[in-house]
Amino acid sequence: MTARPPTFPTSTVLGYPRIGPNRELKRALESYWDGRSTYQDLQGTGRRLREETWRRLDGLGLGALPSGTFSFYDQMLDTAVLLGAVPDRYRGGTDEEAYFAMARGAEGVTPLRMTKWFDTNYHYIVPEIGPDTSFRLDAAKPLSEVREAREHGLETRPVLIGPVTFLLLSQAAPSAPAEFAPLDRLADVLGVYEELLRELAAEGVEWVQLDEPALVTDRTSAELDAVRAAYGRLGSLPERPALFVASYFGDLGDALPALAATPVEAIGLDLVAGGLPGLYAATPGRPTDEAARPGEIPGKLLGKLLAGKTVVAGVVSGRDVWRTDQERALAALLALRDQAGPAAHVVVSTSCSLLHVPYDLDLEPGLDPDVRRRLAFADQKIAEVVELAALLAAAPAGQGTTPTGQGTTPAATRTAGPAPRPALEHASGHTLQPAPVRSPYAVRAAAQAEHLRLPPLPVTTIGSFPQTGELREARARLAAGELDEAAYDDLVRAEIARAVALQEGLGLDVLVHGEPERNDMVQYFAEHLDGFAVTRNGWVQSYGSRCTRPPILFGDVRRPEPITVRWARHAQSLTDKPVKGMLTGPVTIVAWSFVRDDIPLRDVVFQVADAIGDEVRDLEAAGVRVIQVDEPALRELMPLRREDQGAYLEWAVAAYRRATSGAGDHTQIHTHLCYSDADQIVGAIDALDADVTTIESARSGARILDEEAIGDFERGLGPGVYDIHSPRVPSTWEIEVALKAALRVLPADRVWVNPDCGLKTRTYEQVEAALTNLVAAARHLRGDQPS
Ligand SMILES: Nc1nc2c(c(=O)[nH]1)N[C@@H](CNc1ccc(C(=O)N[C@@H](CCC(=O)N[C@@H](CCC(=O)N[C@@H](CCC(=O)O)C(=O)O)C(=O)O)C(=O)O)cc1)CN2
Ligand code: MET
Ligand SMILES: [Zn+2]
Repeated sequence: MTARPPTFPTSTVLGYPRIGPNRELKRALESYWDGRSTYQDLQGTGRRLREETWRRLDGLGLGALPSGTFSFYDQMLDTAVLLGAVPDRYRGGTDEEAYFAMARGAEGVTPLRMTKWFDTNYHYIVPEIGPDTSFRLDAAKPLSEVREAREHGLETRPVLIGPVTFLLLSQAAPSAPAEFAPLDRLADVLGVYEELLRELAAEGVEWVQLDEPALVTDRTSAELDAVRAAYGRLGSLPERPALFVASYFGDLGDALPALAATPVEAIGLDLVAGGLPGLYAATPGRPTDEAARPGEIPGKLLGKLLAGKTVVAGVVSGRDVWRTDQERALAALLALRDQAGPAAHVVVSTSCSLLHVPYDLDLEPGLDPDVRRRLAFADQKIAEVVELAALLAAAPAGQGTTPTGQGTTPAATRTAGPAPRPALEHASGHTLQPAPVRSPYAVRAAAQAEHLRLPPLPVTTIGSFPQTGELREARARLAAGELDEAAYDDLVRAEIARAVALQEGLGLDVLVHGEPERNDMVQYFAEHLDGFAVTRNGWVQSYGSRCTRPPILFGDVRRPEPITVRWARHAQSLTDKPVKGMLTGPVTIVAWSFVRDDIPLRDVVFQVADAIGDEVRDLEAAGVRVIQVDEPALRELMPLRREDQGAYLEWAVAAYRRATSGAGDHTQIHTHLCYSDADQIVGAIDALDADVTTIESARSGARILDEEAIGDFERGLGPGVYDIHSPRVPSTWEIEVALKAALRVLPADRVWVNPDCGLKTRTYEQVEAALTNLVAAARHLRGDQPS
């Protein structure tokens, strides 16, 4: 920058949802993918959604509007395209064909890996970078969005993934030598960012936001050097917009001084999940009066670090649906403004993008008014940001007190409105009773072998079968009162019979009922447990066109009556083969809900564990021989900083065992994890003490099967051999290759044959073809004659 940086308006948000208030983008994408509409139609929907978003944010009075937060699939994938990092195997067709082939696979090519975005339920596409990836700027998307907004008379700030996070979250191309890391390509990537910044400057763009959330996780000193180098270099470009580097999901720790020493004009801090010591530490599980942790910056130094910078203060949570305690947020802003000193400029913002919350509470008229009073969705949060900015501007300097714990509002009363919460059962010590202990695995394995009589390499699935349009429509009609309970139940029973008959016919060994009664594996349980509220339209994007409506856990959790037993009974009555009881685990139910923040997360999870434990006992009593308790979010809820991870894994595992340890030796407990980098938590998976674990591995190169990762894992393991997130049907040969890899590290009586996740997003046609090949591969490897 040559001249003084432009002033950053006093309020902004880091990002906004893009799926559409009524999931318009979801429908447009799926119709385009199915060939029911054209790419031009899809682009039209995109344009309309972007226009609506900008007008809405502007109408709410927000100071600075972001652009580029829209995506047809994912922002990491968009960044790969921006940098020209499209692997050769996806090229050859049109740009959009390449884009969606990377996201979803296409004829003859598997998609890029997809994995969890930090500790959220959003999933990103993992770019592939090799030593000879040739980077080349393709600035069409950021430029056209800036121009588009101008057509509506609005100036925007392009939002991009920063170069360091982009490379840290990318994977090495398969052909890269073992010692190669994508970050090795930083210098080349920076060249492309420089070119982009020049183009944006030429376009008249004043500010650019570069997201660097990877800096809130543990970083080596070499990586911090990369941060200094990257922003030193971008900062010294003569012709460029002002740079705003955003961090979120935690605190920057050592990365803050590194970043602050570079010429970037603005730094974004997440004061909800991270915070500065004594300022604002209201993240669930973190006491408000907690002292600074190692690596955190004592308040006094802040002024030096931030002198002359704009500080974008994320005080309104982008991760939960609670209203912000205005008094407390304002106190944090005032303290920050005083500590940062007169030479800094404080901007009010959300803690992260609003991508992770639903659009608008006004679309949710049916919520219990007592719960509703305490809620804020994206648009309400924007109003809070705008209001806080006005309050901050009106407050004279020197008002900032550094809260030390005394005088801060306890989290329980943080959310506005009269919100007395139910008496806390955990306070009575109820949830702290020790869980029963199961017999050693070897004893159980023998009892189960006797009870179940399964062949080697047993074939099973993860639980859900295709969710047909007919079922969804019936559920919608049931909710609207157009269909009665009995007719709906008949439909579900018929669908269960269909799934069971299909599995019997194909020759699977352990069957499932197919989960047709569930709208979602978390929401369904929330609907049947006390203490949760659910929404009609509170959709949040999970990946691509897929969304969930995270339930709102606001009170104490209890299971008033059995939830799944009648469906399990029905399914088992149709076959002699064992049918798995199917439950969602306590960690996952909590991870994929918006949860109360007035008691420690651990206590919330334990309450849910006890409710699921009741269901396990009832299923067993109903004669169910195999019970699966899914924990796909076990890895996701793990704290981002290593120092916090051990304690988390300990209580997460304890919660799982509370839920499952009531089962007798002869009952086989299964668990399932997906998109979880399972290889990183093999110890915890082992400690879950499930008899069988099925995991995602089709799309992550089966890393868990490395001799080193698997270590002395003692129990049954089903490495997913069919990537269900792609419409592709795997061949028998491919499946055999994957199984042989498992058989190199595990004995045949402990290897299971299964897809890598539930089949609900697939069609019956795809599923039938894939399961046929799965059974054929298992039989071939068992040495059976093909039937
Ligand atoms: N909560 C959660 N998180 C998860 C997963 C998961 O399964 N659940 N899986 C992993 C991957 N993420 C996923 C997230 C969503 C979906 C998914 O399939 N979602 C469905 C919606 C599921 C649902 O809630 N369905 C409801 C509502 C269906 C619906 O759209 N109804 C129509 C009306 C009915 C009609 O006429 O079609 C409407 O509301 O407009 C139901 O079946 O009842 C979708 O986006 O399409 C899959 C994977 C990780 N995180
Ligand atoms: C995201 S894990 C999904 C597990 C669930 N039992 C299913 O098959 O859909
Ligand atoms: Zn799964």
